[in-house]
Amino acid sequence: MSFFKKMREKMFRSSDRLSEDLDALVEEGADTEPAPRQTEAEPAPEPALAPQTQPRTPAPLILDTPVTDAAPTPPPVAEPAPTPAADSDEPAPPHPEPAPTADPNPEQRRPGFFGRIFGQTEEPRRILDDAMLESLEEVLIQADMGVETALRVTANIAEGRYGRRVSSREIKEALASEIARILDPVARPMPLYPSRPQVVLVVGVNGSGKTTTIGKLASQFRAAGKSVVIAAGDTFRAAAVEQLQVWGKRAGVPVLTAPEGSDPASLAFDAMTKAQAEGADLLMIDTAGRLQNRADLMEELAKIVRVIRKKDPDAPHNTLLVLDATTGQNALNQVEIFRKLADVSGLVMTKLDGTAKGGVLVALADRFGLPIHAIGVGEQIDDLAPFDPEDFARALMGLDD
Ligand SMILES: Nc1nc2c(ncn2[C@@H]2O[C@H](COP(=O)(O)OP(=O)(O)OP(=O)(O)O)[C@@H](O)[C@H]2O)c(=O)[nH]1
Repeated sequence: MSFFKKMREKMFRSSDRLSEDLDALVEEGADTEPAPRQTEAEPAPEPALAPQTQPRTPAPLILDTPVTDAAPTPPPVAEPAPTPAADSDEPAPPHPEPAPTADPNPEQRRPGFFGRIFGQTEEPRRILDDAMLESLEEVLIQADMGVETALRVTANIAEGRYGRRVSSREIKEALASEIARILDPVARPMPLYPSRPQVVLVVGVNGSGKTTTIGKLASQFRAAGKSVVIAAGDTFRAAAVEQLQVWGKRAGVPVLTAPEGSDPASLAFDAMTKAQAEGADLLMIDTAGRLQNRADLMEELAKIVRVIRKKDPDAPHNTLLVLDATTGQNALNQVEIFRKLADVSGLVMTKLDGTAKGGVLVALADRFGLPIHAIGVGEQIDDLAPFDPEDFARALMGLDD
């Protein structure tokens, strides 16, 4: 199974809900009349799916300096189709699928997949009218895409399709490409700079996944040959420090700590001194996420920034905001708040595995346009993936191929 197939499965165990809602929406309003042949009215037949059916090479999470946009990915290598062993005991399938050949008459490509299975002549289709658009908006809002974004997305897919009879598959394809279009400009790997150390300040509310993300990133940087130092800047919570030490060990990266309750800025300064002395490539600084007292937190973050700037006026080079996807629309408020507390340069969205709230990422991209560097898809060290807009959009729509 390809890496992306696995990731899609992990990413949206429950995105089936959105997919099922879209199927139901079309089926509910489907006309029962046999379909008249739609030549001009119908949108182009199924878009070519070939690129998605191929295993795709993930975009790199880590870029080498100098920073470049979208590093080229090598062409995908198709997995060879399994061939039955000559001496296999398996009985031959009763109707072996003939090898695919060029369709001589695409106009008569009916019945479709569902038709073949259920003996129908056509998959359900529904006229894309105001009622359907309204239902579509509701489905997207339920998937946490936010009202504004849901309205814009539905308006855009209505263009050129309004009044036509559409299938669920066509709607999903149209939504996926519209969503990918919104996400494309924000899908950016974390930039690497020549500064040594490159200072990465990691902010976010408690429990959003900061510690886990730092551990996963440190492991990926190490695997890319970078030397990394971590500073456990949430000095007020012993458990947070211990957790970071566990992740440091897993990633094979030293974790600098300070006595409980001591000044995080002083730890950051010491960590900066050590990282500079050792010639480390990266210094990742964990921070507290107590939003209960915003003024304190703002002062704490500002002080960390002030002291590390004494060592390097350009630091921090990245300020990553870690967001928990399961909080849905709350993530939007968190971006608003943390943008006031710190100069957020990019986002990492965690816990996208097994949540039906992945749509919030589309709302985030649409509203803030902040780069999304990576997504967390599990609790293991390797469960941090580059953010691929097309894969994400298709997974969100339950399109697996
Ligand atoms: N399923 C899943 N769980 C995650 C992911 N990222 C983090 N978690 C879990 O979320 C919980 C909180 O993660 P932490 O990394 O401790 O969060 P934090 O922001 O550092 O929280 P504090 O230590 O309380 O400040 C842990 O149980 C993690 O295992 C993810 O991508 N998927």
